[in-house]
Amino acid sequence: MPNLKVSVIGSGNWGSAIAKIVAENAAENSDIFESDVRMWVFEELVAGQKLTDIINSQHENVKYLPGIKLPSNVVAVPDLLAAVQDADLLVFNVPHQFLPRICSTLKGNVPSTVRAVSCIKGVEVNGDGITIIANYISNELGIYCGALSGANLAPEVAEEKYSETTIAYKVPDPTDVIDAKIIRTLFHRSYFHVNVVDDVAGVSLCGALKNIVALASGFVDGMEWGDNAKAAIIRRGLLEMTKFGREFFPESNASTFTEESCGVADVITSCSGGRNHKLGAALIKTRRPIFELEAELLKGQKAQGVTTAQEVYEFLDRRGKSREFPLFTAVHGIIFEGLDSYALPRILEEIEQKL
Ligand SMILES: NC(=O)c1ccc[n+]([C@@H]2O[C@H](COP(=O)([O-])OP(=O)(O)OC[C@H]3O[C@@H](n4cnc5c(N)ncnc54)[C@H](O)[C@@H]3O)[C@@H](O)[C@H]2O)c1
Ligand SMILES: O=P(O)(O)OC[C@H](O)CO
Repeated sequence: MPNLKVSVIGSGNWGSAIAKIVAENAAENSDIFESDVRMWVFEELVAGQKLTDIINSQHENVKYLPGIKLPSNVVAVPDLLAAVQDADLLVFNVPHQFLPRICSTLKGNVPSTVRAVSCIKGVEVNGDGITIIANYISNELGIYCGALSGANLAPEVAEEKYSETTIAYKVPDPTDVIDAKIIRTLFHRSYFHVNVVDDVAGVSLCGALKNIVALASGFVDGMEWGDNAKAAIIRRGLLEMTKFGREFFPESNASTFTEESCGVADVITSCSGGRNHKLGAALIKTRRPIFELEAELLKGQKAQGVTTAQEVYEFLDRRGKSREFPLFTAVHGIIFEGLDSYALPRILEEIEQKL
């Protein structure tokens, strides 16, 4: 069995937590993987020191995952091409707005035999087209890409508190050394339970769309409407997510949304303790501009629901479908158009007939 080389592209809150998992498994499975796991870091100075130097000397990402020791076989690399050189498997884990630039650097520098897994929760919207991130990576780089998504708040996973995740991986070529079993070996830990499925579209969409629902649940908490109202948002949000999959990605399975960690479970966790939920609540309480709040509350981390709400709304609007997705449309309206959040109950009244 060859020593497979794994590189993680991204080193934020989730990027660092996933690098920790992958490095733990690479070290324990030396018959399959090379022990060192390179992690591409978008270089920046933290208290006058390069973040890569801090990670490689202190084994901690002090800015994006403070208080968590990373295994010493996580090697921070500031140069993107050096980070992926000779890699067999790439794990993409960056806020999705940074991906086009990353892919344009990688284009032509990654052999087609390389395999990838995207841990990114977002979509790529272009004109009236929408692409899941795994397919965007595949199209840009000419390599197969699966998707990992689940009820996975990074700080809890990094502290090794129990969680489940869903990986969609469909071996593209029967002669591939990297199969679903190897993918599971790379990600599964006793505290991080992996279920492998083959619904790449469903897993990817769940991760992207739940962030919009999490913002809506934040609005509900910001308004102090209580837990019953929040449960209603969760239920209707999940139905709207499933409808979106059915309508625009008919190859996705409804059961991925309702039965997998990436679906119902991620909606629940994101609507409780996620960054999008926190930002949604702060928006209602303060009425301050969303990007100003994001910078202040999240200290460099990103709430992907904001860009996703905008992208999904633009996509729906261009297709003349925004009225058929009232919750997604309302979230966009409340963030970007000053729609009064008191309009939400009225909008929810209408949802019932449209789902
Ligand atoms: N944090 C979580 O709990 C969590 C859990 C599951 C999935 N996700 C998803 O994982 C993905 C990555 O999120 P994250 O939490 O690791 O990131 P993050 O929100 O912590 O974002 C910060 C990262 O973006 C990088 N960055 C900033 N400017 C950049 C630029 N111009 N180019 C490239 N990189 C730049 C920073 O260096 C840092 O690594 C997202 O799609 C997110 O939705 C996050
Ligand atoms: O903190 P959020 O809102 O980006 O959510 C994090 C994860 O996606 C939860 O699974």
